[in-house]
Amino acid sequence: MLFLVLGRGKTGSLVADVAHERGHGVRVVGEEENRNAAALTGPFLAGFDAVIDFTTPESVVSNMRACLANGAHMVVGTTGWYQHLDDMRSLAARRGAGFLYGTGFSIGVQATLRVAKELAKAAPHYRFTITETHHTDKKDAPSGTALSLRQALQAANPSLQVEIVSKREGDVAGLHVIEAVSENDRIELKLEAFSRRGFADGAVRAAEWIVGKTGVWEFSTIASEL
Ligand SMILES: NC(=O)C1=CN([C@@H]2O[C@H](COP(=O)(O)OP(=O)(O)OC[C@H]3O[C@@H](n4cnc5c(N)ncnc54)[C@H](OP(=O)(O)O)[C@@H]3O)[C@@H](O)[C@H]2O)C=CC1
Ligand SMILES: O=C(O)C1=N[C@H](C(=O)O)C[C@H](O)C1
Repeated sequence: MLFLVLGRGKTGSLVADVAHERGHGVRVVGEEENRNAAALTGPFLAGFDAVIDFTTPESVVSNMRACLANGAHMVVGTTGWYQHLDDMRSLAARRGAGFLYGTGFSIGVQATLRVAKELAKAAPHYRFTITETHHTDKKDAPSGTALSLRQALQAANPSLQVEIVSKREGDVAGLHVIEAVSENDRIELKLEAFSRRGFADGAVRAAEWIVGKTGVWEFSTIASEL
């Protein structure tokens, strides 16, 4: 398959490496060549099986508009743009695009989401806090994964109040800690990404999955199929 990767940053460049390793052709486009989605014309996009976006909360919105309006197959790993989610979902549906988005593409994040739901049911009267720590260049806070974890906890137990604390330190690839505290004890669920490799692997598998499909999916709903 031939993939277009948007973003030459920490994650985008690793996604390109993983795609190569899995036998795909890859073209990477960075900010310089694609300001305001200038590179993403219909004829250019028609040459790719799928587009994978790891850019910024600002750039990803123009990228999604261009790709989805052209009916492309697109995987969006970029976080911090979810106020536009309804618009993007309806654009994708109107134009017959294939649109897959999500916050944490690793197996670790997906497993933690499942365990978090069980914890929310098993400890309904505990006070919950999510602490997320990431590198100092991260543009969005809270992390997309922290928001997904809170959503998972509250889906399992709608009465839970969940505080999110964001920390920015060094080059941390991703640390999420869920704490549940009662008067008697404290439960901790900790997910530490050793590198961005798990995210890149999930993104490439998601791109392989979406080729030829029309519709809109949140990553967690299809992760078990990858
Ligand atoms: N869903 C998941 O599993 C994960 C999500 N993320 C998310 O992915 C995003 C990127 O993270 P990260 O790689 O750390 O960020 P970086 O800052 O390292 O990379 C972002 C890159 O985006 C590029 N860029 C900016 N505007 C455009 C544009 N218009 N077209 C093409 N490229 C553009 C820049 O490229 P250039 O260098 O050419 O200027 C920059 O290098 C963040 O939102 C992060 O939260 C990160 C990891 C996992
Ligand atoms: O910006 C990052 O680095 C990461 N962002 C994603 C998020 O916001 O959830 C996933 C991962 O934690 C790394």
